[in-house]
Amino acid sequence: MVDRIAVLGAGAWGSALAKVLGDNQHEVRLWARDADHVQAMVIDRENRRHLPGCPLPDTIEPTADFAAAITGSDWILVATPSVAFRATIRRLAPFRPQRVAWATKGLDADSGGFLHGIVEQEITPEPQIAVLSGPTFAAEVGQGLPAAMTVAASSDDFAAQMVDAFHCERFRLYTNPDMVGVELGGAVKNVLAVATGVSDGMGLGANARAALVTRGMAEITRLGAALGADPRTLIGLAGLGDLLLTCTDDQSRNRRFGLALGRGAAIDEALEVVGSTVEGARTAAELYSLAARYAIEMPICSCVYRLVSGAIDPARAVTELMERTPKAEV
Ligand SMILES: NC(=O)C1=CN([C@@H]2O[C@H](COP(=O)(O)OP(=O)(O)OC[C@H]3O[C@@H](n4cnc5c(N)ncnc54)[C@H](OP(=O)(O)O)[C@@H]3O)[C@@H](O)[C@H]2O)C=CC1
Ligand SMILES: O=C(CO)COP(=O)(O)O
Repeated sequence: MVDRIAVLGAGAWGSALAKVLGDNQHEVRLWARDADHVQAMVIDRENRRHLPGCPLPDTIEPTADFAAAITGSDWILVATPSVAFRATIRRLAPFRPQRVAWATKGLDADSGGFLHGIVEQEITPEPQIAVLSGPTFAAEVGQGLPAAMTVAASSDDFAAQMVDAFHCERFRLYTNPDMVGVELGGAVKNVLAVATGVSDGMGLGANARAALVTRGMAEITRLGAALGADPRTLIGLAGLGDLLLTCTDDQSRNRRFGLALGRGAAIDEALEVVGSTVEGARTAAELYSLAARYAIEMPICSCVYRLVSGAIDPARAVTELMERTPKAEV
């Protein structure tokens, strides 16, 4: 069956996902806020600003007209950065969409809560919802390299629709009922990728990197337990899978941001070096308040928060982490 899908946000990720859907012969409207950017995509049949080198199939119609993108769509896929998520959902609400999915990774910039909470608060009647997450760099997906993701949806029917829409020989979706676990993994791994980037930027070595990834996983697990996430989700694609990808490969913008900080760049300079969305820089603060609310110890994530808010420098972060009182591993 051919679905009509509105993809909201024509960054690297919205464009790569639109391309998978369009290559699967679905009718995709790819909305971007900037009319000049849309015009360029229409002429180039490519998103040269955010996903160069990945031709857009004819099934994708770039548009700057929000209402035209939404009207008549079977489902919506939001792929903006988290900072724009609430505003996008608010804009969507008057259209009373019945099925809303998102591929955004992060937390609510206002409350530090989960993105599904924003959809539940802002759209009435409550639509069926789904989150798509996992270890997937947009450039590789755009080039058609194999990848696998997890989808957590509020109904089996919507989950099945998303699996059907994306499934092809190079893109595999697993379903998972655990929306909290899927969202948590995608948000926290960005903060931990900043930490490993800092460590590698300072030249602290492979041992330190492995320790950060492993103890970072312990932090995700602790918070996940307090929030009711399934531990199996946290060692799945949307948890450990994405943590490994983002902490170890320089395609990650969060890791590159950390690398620049570790090499001595100021925060603004490091953001400029990356020149694209760095979710972890913002999520660090939201995660700090979420962990505090549940009284969960997350020393690595807390250090990243204090680093990106300018309270400490990388050398101080290392000292603080290493000089903590010895404790049992589990
Ligand atoms: N890139 C990746 O590999 C992956 C990204 N993700 C997640 O996807 C989300 C989007 O990231 P990505 O596409 O990479 O980001 P990009 O930096 O590539 O693009 C950001 C996009 O969001 C748009 N945008 C920025 N602010 C607003 C706003 N206030 N309202 C509407 N649109 C806005 C930008 O528009 P403009 O061009 O006009 O500035 C641009 O189209 C993030 O949460 C990220 O973590 C998830 C998996 C993989
Ligand atoms: O989420 C991603 C890969 O799964 C992309 O990571 P970055 O945002 O760090 O580039």
